[in-house]
Parts: sequence; structure tokens; C-alpha cells
Amino acid sequence: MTTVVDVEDVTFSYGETVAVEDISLSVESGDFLGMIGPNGSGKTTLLHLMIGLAEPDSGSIRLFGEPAAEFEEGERLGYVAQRSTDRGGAMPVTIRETVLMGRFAHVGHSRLSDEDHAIVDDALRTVDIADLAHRPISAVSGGQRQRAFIARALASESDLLALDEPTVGVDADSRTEFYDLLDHLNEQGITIILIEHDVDVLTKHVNKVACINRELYHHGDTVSFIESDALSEAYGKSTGVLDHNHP
Ligand SMILES: Nc1ncnc2c1ncn2[C@@H]1O[C@H](COP(=O)(O)OP(=O)(O)OP(=O)(O)O)[C@@H](O)[C@H]1O
Repeated sequence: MTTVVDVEDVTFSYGETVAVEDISLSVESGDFLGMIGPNGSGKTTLLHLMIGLAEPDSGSIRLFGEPAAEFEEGERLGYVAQRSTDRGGAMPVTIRETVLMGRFAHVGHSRLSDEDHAIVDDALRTVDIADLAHRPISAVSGGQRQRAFIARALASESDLLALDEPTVGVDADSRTEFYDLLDHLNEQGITIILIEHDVDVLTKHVNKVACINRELYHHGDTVSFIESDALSEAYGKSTGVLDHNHP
């Protein structure tokens, strides 16, 4: 088994606020890792560290065997950021152009062959938004936009997909379909790291869980997580922020 992300003794602070403390874990090729913890518990920060968007204060992170900070999105890695309520104003970029950007990142230039265009169309079909291809990305629903970002990752042939609470604000049916899509992509061999605050949804889909509240409370397979007290222990510790969305 190949290690995709290797996190070793990592600590990261924003000024005085220690967001991630002394965390070690690894993500193996083919894993579907779910990260859970209360609001403000460091999940987004840890994900950013894992994919090289931030550098740890101490410890080390390797992504595909290299220092994570040297990686760029589009290079084996697709990232779907936490949903913003901002629709980017009247952003003139269409869904298809968004997905084309993933293909540009893969081929390293903007001259695409017919085969590249076929791959882009395939990616749009896989996430079921081919009929929206010519809509501006600012003129679709949040769930459809998340699918466009996944299609962009597929077009760039990413081996790793990192998603930060991708279905917040998405209705229940679309959410189920979205998670079915993630299961399908994982079965195709794509390694997935997902932040999801709903424990039932999380444990239904992932094969590994990292439960964090600044420190790591559990990292292991889903069954051992369900049998452990990690969740109540992690949620029992104060994060210093109001946990208005969480139990
Ligand atoms: N840019 C920042 N500057 C200062 N502090 C920050 C910044 N980003 C996050 N923090 C703090 O770091 C801690 C961890 O935040 P982080 O966003 O990683 O948590 P999270 O678990 O993803 O939260 P949520 O579930 O609410 O999205 C929190 O105390 C937060 O207030």
C-alpha cells in the first residue's frame, strides 16, 4: 500500500491560537478518510496543511512522498474548498471552462486535443452536470458548483480529492447523490479526504476516521471509531468557540 499523505507530529498556530497540536496520521492510497470534530477544532487547518496550503510550525507533512508545501492544486490533487455563500458576483466563467482549467493543469498548457475535450465532457457527465456546461458558474446551485469542482479534479486526473464540508446547505436528496458519487470515485481508486460534521453520514461512507479537537482523538478504521468514545471525548473538550451547529 502506498502512503499518499504522511503527517508527523504536526503543530500549527495562528498567533496565540494553537489550531492543530502534535498530530500524526497517514492516508493510504485508496482510503476514504473522514475528518470530524467540533466547530473551530482545526479540521480545515489540518486539511490545508495536508495539501500544502499552509506549512506546519513544527513536524512534517509529505504528500505523494514530497514535502506537501511544494505541491500545487491540479497536480494529482483536487481540492474542493468549504462552500462560500459568495457566488463570485457575476463571474463570467462557465461550468465547462471551470472543468477545462483542470485539463489545462494536467497537460501543462492551454492547447487541448480532441481527446482532452472528450475527457472534460466525460468528467461533466460523471458528476451529472453536462446539461449545465454552458451556464456561468455563478448561476448554478451550491451543490452543482461543488460537482463542477469535482469534475475539474477528474479532468486533471487527480489521485487525491480533498473536500471541506462539501454538502453544507445542500438538500437531503442531492446530498445522498453527492455521497454516492464520492463512493463511486473512491471505488475507481481515487483517494478521498473529507471533512463532514454529520457523524451518521460520515461513517456510512468512509473507511477511516480522524476525530480531532486540536489534538487527534482517534485515527483508524470506521468500525473502531464507532466503538470508541472518541467523538464524545472530542466534543466534550471546549474549543473556545460557540458550537452552534454541532451537538
Ligand atoms: N485565519 C485565521 N486566523 C486566526 N485564527 C484562525 C484562522 N483560521 C482559523 N483560526 C482559528 O483556528 C482554530 C481552528 O480553525 P479551523 O477553521 O481549522 O477549524 P474547523 O474545525 O475547520 O472549524 P469549522 O468546523 O467551524 O469549519 C479556530 O480556533 C479558529 O478560530
